Amino acid sequence: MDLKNMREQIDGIDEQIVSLFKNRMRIVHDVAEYKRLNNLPVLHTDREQQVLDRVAAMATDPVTGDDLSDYVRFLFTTIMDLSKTQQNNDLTADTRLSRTIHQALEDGRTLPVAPVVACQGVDGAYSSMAARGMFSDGKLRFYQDFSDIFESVKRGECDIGVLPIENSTAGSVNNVYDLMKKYQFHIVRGYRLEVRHCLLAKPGVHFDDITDVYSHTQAISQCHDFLQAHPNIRVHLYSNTAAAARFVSECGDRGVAAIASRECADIYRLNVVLDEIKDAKRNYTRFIAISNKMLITEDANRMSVALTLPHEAGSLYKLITQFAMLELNLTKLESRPLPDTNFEFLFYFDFTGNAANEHIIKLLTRLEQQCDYFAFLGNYRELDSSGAIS
Ligand SMILES: C=C(O[C@@H]1C=C(C(=O)O)C=C[C@H]1O)C(=O)O
Repeated sequence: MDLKNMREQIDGIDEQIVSLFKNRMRIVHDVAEYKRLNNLPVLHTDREQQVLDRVAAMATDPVTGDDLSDYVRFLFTTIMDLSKTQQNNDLTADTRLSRTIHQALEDGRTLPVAPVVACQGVDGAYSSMAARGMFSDGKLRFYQDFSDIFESVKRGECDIGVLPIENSTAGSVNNVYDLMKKYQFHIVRGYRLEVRHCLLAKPGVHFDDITDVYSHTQAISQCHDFLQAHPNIRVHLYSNTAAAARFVSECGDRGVAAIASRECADIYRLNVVLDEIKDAKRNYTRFIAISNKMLITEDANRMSVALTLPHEAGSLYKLITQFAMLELNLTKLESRPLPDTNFEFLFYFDFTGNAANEHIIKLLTRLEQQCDYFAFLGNYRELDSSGAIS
């Protein structure tokens, strides 16, 4: 057996496959044109079934017993997916989404100057640090709940809303993901903040004096090992890390402490009793800035979409293939159960890319046509707390 010779044979066969594939796709172009003239949908499920049954039958050899029918079914499923992708590209009409994206690309592509920025919690909270990192000229306005942030942007009370969406230790902020379905908004910036949790107490208080610690549930879960190593300290949940710091500064009991940022120590005149008490060496939280206007800055390199997929074998795979074909890197996939359904999910995808690429606009338009629910959440740049672009 000669490997070189075998590979030459494979090369020869590949040439035939490519040549036949090109012929097939040429005819598929004509089919798309026929469908456009006769107003027919791209997908024809019965025809696909016939194609699959026919080619699968050809892939079994009654004499040798060789059976490649499963492989051939898979191969032709992929070939027909590509055929539909091409037809959809041929037929992609001028939709409202593609017009809105083109408009956003033509409009002035800069973020608002000196915007009013909605943040959850109180000053010193990580959201406020992210807000200042993204909008150094912004005027911060604080709200109690994440839903208030969406509301304030919707009502036009604030130009921008800042929300945490993911932490590298504790995972996604599910509340925020669930609220995203309820509101219409556009992501205009992303920010990755390095989170450093400190133990803060009143001046003069030593570590051994501390009996109770207050903080937000996420911060507590990120400091789990530290708290477990000190079981005599009672743990209390608080609405927000900075609010916990403020509570400690106002509380008469000197045995209380808060887990919050170093910035909170300055704002609420507390001392840093212990620096860096989180478990993981590096801990980041990702934030998004939302607006009710689609705004795509020139440096945008990340996209977010939300969609539902049919309950069918391979539907997620087929979707991801479409991203892969455009060499778009998926950076996050989150799924959240849809209320009042039988385990149906809403998927959130983040991927790399800039909407100035016409192929991406076509992909988005296609997804909008294919999915029962589809929302283009935005195309934006993600910065990190060092000021660098990630
Ligand atoms: C080419 C067609 O469009 C689609 C693609 C098919 C294919 O590539 O074979 C088959 C059925 C349709 O879902 C067609 O309708 O024949």
